[in-house]
Amino acid sequence: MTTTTPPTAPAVEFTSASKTYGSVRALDGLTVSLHPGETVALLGPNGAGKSTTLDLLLGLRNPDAGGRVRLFGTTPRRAVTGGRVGAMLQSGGLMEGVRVRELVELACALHPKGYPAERVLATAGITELAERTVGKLSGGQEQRVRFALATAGDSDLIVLDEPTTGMDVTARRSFWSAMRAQAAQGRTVLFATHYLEEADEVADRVLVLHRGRLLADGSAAEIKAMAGVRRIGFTLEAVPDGVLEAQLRALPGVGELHLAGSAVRLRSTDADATVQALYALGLYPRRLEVTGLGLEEAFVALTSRAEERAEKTDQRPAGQKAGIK
Ligand SMILES: Nc1ncnc2c1ncn2[C@@H]1O[C@H](COP(=O)(O)OP(=O)(O)OP(=O)(O)O)[C@@H](O)[C@H]1O
Repeated sequence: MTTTTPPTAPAVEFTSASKTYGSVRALDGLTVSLHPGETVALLGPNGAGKSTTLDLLLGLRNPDAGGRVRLFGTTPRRAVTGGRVGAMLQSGGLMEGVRVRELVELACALHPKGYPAERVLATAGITELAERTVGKLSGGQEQRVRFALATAGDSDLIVLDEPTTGMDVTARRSFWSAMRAQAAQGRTVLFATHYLEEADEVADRVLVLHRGRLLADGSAAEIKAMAGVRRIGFTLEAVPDGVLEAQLRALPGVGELHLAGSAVRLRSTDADATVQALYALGLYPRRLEVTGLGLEEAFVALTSRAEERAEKTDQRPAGQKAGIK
């Protein structure tokens, strides 16, 4: 069998892709490649351009002139009609009057490399919903059916827009374990989410969009480090009031500071310097802990900093390929 796709083609490739709606620049020169087998989380505040990115990727919209989107070395339209992509979007209603089994059977029949419906129902963990009418499902059950439709065939790329919205904790867990199984088979998984703990747990790579631009690109650990802020906690033996707080606030790198009796919690952009200066002042901290930010805090730190910069200059933050942009 011959193929026109080079074996090394990225699963997804955006090159200077922009999308403008009237005066709104929803996506602004996105250049990024995703590789086969990667599980990638797409994060960003409301309106950052996540859904627009997925729309372009699926060929539902075209990028503005000058930009390009390719999937497996071909156009999104061709990749989608060739069955290489399975998608689970927020928008678009499901056929309400049919049974879940009928809907899944239809998706399997339409997929160029469709699986047997029973297998798809089992993989998505919805065998027990098979005879239910689609219109009578709860929000979380409907999401699981959408997931089944996205995995109805042997696709190489699975695209999910906020897949776990409305799911309870158990459904979420089983959803992500099914998703991990998909990734373990070498598929590329791209999901947009507002649940940062899911991105932290599941994704090999995290992309942060802000005002249509790629603000950060790296592993969750790298994104946390990019925020450049660490938490420091300790207790002090004798706490003279007033003076102490002023001294702590004056330590190098210190941002937020909380004092509760002898317990001190603060954030620092230079934890080493903060701790050294603390000792130099003769304030000997006990139970000293220095920890990184969680992904959610790092995300908030990065995006609010970018927002401040953008507001100050009335421009969007400058972009680069990797790291903070
Ligand atoms: N069809 C459209 N017409 C006009 N403006 C649009 C259209 N679609 C999106 N936008 C605008 O483009 C920007 C990016 O929207 P998009 O939906 O891609 O963001 P998002 O990151 O998915 O947001 P959310 O997290 O709220 O879903 C927003 O300012 C939005 O209002």
